[in-house]
Amino acid sequence: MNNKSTIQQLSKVKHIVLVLSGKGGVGKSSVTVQLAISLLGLGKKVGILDVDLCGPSIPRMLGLENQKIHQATNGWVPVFVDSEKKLGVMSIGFLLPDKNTSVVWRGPKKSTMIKQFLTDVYWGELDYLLIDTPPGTSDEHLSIVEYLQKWKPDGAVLVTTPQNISVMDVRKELNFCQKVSLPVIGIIENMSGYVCEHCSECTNIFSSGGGLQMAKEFGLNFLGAIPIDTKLVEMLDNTQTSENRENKHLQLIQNYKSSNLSPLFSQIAQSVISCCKDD
Ligand SMILES: Nc1ncnc2c1ncn2[C@@H]1O[C@H](COP(=O)(O)OP(=O)(O)OP(=O)(O)O)[C@@H](O)[C@H]1O
Ligand code: SF4
Repeated sequence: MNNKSTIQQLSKVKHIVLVLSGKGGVGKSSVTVQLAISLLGLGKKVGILDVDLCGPSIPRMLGLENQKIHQATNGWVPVFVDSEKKLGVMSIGFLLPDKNTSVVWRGPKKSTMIKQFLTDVYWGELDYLLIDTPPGTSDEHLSIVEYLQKWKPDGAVLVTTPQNISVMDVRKELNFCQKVSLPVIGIIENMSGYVCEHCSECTNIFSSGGGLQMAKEFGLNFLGAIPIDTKLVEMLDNTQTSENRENKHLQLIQNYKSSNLSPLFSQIAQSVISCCKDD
């Protein structure tokens, strides 16, 4: 296999972090978006590569549903969310004709598409490239790790929810990381309790502490517990708030930055930075 092209396109990317989850719907994409915005807030230049072929939700979360992929001489150009071009996004969703279409390709075609996303996007200089992967461990994950092999990603952030089933699934994810020698940067427990909007009391709707327990059990870094935030749901569901594209994105970034979860994600971003030390 020839990784030359991957290396060229990623040659100015300092750190590559994969975001993984054992099962769908645990908040992997929303964690990716919020982590990226927190890294941006810490002065980093960030890219999000959304290769979740089952449900590419990053464009919706950043109000980029109608964007198309543009080709330049160096390769595909990421869509920049902010006016300073410090947060770029490339998503499989940009290839789909509309937001209700899902990808029903078979294995080899999926692998080809993932390869193209890893090799054909020209990111330019980036501090962090966050890769939002499909849920579970599949051939697609193997393809991603294989194509990035020579590039040596810094590691994976595992996202789980407190329910045991999800923790069991992440355990499989952990085995996958060990098998393919992908370091685990740490675990995030998402939807960890619900903080009341009125009295700030945190109620554990599901069993709690699964992520922390698993981190301890496996000697891994626990990056943090993120509660359910109803404002986040509103924000993610109401991304069509403004007609003007640039304002819409700036407004969304502002909303994420001023959300209740922002301080928690800022701490997580700092932990990720310290795990991915510059050479
Ligand atoms: N901390 C949170 N508080 C409230 N809602 C959340 C939180 N995290 C995620 N959600 C909501 O849960 C839903 C699933 O989140 P998301 O799409 O990020 O999950 P995912 O793991 O990427 O899913 P998929 O399997 O489709 O890739 C979304 O509607 C999102 O708004
Ligand atoms: S947590 Fe407190 S304020 Fe919130 S609903 Fe319950 S009792 Fe009311």
